[in-house]
Amino acid sequence: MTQAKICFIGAGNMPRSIISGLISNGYPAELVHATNPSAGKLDALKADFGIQVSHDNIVAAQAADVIVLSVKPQLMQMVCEQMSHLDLSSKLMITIAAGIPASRYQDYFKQPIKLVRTMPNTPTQIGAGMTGLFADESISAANKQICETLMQSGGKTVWVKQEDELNQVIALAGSSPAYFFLFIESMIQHGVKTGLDEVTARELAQQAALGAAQMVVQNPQLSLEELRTNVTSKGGTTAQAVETFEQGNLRGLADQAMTNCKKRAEEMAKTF
Ligand SMILES: NC(=O)C1=CN([C@@H]2O[C@H](COP(=O)(O)OP(=O)(O)OC[C@H]3O[C@@H](n4cnc5c(N)ncnc54)[C@H](O)[C@@H]3O)[C@@H](O)[C@H]2O)C=CC1
Ligand SMILES: O=C(O)[C@@H]1CCC=N1
Repeated sequence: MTQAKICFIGAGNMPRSIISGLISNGYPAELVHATNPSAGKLDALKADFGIQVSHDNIVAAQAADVIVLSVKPQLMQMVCEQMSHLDLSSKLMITIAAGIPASRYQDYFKQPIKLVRTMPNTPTQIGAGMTGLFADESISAANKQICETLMQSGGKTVWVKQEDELNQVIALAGSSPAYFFLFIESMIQHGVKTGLDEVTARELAQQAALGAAQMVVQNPQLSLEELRTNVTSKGGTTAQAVETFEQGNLRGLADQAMTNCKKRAEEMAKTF
């Protein structure tokens, strides 16, 4: 793995997070290549991480051992088809795209390929990522290990047995940082509306979120309900807030949001 040349085709937000994790873990920058049509994005990647950059997907893919397909699902077919004249038989392909089934890539590339599907999330950028991985039985243990090591440079990984479980990974981990950002954003908005300055409101909300998440992680023996109950004094302030969330059916809303998240992944699987 330490000698593998890794190329990110379409280096936007998510690859940036993975590259950040890789480089801060000591992966040699000269072995990491990123492509993007945007000169600004490439300049920033080069300046921040010292990696190789270019506009040319084909040349970059040709030189790589591991190709991380990172464009938006809508562009995936076009980008893969542009590379389909290359002999890809020796390459390990990793896709981070939501929705698109593994089998579809063989059609895009017009040849058999070795492909692992992954679903990372942006906290990978700070080593706190969570990535789901899926490989069928044709992928060797050595290639699975390469993929796992790559993704573990940014956090935790979990292999799923069935490909459609990746949609669960999207709902629970790939998309979910946005749910928490929205919640913290709403808390800050309340703080500001009621007279705090934004910096103070953010400091209060973010530290509470961080502390709560760390308590969940560090107390696996306690249920979430117990952790919540420990904050909630009978007849006290928290009870009023929690009751308001329950009356507003926060649980039902979370359920609906995650169902819709998965539905969109299923639609994307049919569309792209
Ligand atoms: N952002 C996230 O939290 C996550 C994203 N993903 C997946 O990662 C993929 C990328 O998402 P983001 O990084 O968020 O999107 P993004 O929009 O930040 O990055 C995509 C990049 O592809 C570039 N691009 C466009 N056409 C190209 C071409 N022909 N060749 C090379 N590059 C091209 C764009 O300039 C853009 O910078 C998507 O497939 C998404 O499903 C997966 C997990 C989490
Ligand atoms: O919103 C999206 O489609 C991608 C996949 C998971 C996070 N971002």
